[in-house]
Amino acid sequence: MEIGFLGLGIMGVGMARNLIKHGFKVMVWNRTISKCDLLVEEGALLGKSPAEVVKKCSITIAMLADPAVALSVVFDEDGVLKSIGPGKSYVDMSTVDPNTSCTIHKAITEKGGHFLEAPVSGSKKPAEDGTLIILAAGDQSVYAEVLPAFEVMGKRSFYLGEVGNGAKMKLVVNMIMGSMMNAFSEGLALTDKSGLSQQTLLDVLDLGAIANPMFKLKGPSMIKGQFNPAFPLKHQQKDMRLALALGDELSVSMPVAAASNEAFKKGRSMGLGDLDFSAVYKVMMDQSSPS
Ligand SMILES: NC(=O)C1=CN([C@@H]2O[C@H](COP(=O)(O)OP(=O)(O)OC[C@H]3O[C@@H](n4cnc5c(N)ncnc54)[C@H](OP(=O)(O)O)[C@@H]3O)[C@@H](O)[C@H]2O)C=CC1
Ligand SMILES: O=CCCC(=O)O
Repeated sequence: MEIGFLGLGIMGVGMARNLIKHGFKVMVWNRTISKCDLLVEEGALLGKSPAEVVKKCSITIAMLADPAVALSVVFDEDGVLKSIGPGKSYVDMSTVDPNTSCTIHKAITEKGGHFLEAPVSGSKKPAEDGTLIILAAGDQSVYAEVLPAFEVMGKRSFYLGEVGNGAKMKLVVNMIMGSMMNAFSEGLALTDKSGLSQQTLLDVLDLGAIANPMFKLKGPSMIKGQFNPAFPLKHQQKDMRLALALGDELSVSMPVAAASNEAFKKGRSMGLGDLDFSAVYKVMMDQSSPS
């Protein structure tokens, strides 16, 4: 199967590499073209633009930063829309809001193409290991067509019905995750200011009812002050903002998420946007410094 892949950031590079490793013929494109070099050495073909990739491939996958970028890669000059048409499928795996997904879906289907949204849960390591959780929605024939690719990128795929449902599920998951990270960071800050051992807190948490993979994975590096980006804080804040907009639209009160969004916004204003989202801990530590 010939697959196009647009967007070789933290996630895209691992996902596209898995496709190549499992024998798919892959054509890649990235705005910063140099990021394609390694994958080209590993067997990928290089596309000069999204339009060229879609022209050459029956299925094109995208893994892009945010709604504005997802829209521009489709609608701009030499974008996806230029080459999409009957017999061609577009699968957007970026985390965007349901309205963005619906806008892309409408434009693609109006030209006779097929669309599936498929955001993912899981971060850099699951992208590299092929153990993502895929939240697909849209054209069910595209889901069936792309399933062999999902099987090498992920450990489980869900088909959630109409376009928008994948985006909504993804935003709910990341809203919960972002709020948990805020509570965890406040706990670590309070432990430190109380003169207690943060490592002991991690050990206590890991034995009890709120033990979870995220605290276990992120805790040790957070207490060492290491925030190498797996999931950039700027993207977590984007997801919090989009989840809050969904809550606004549906009149769901979400004060915990709103407070967490403020902390991530503060993190961005402190220049932490490109660090891992666990760097929100620095916001708590900063706010609790004696004046
Ligand atoms: N990192 C994670 O743990 C996870 C991320 N996600 C989601 O997946 C998506 C990608 O995340 P991630 O790989 O971490 O993000 P990165 O920031 O590492 O990569 C973003 C990608 O978008 C491209 N891009 C940015 N701006 C533009 C533009 N103006 N025009 C064209 N391309 C552009 C980048 O290209 P360039 O290289 O040129 O900058 C890059 O390919 C996001 O929606 C994120 O929320 C979902 C699950 C987990
Ligand atoms: O969108 C990013 C999710 C990161 C994760 O699930 O660990």
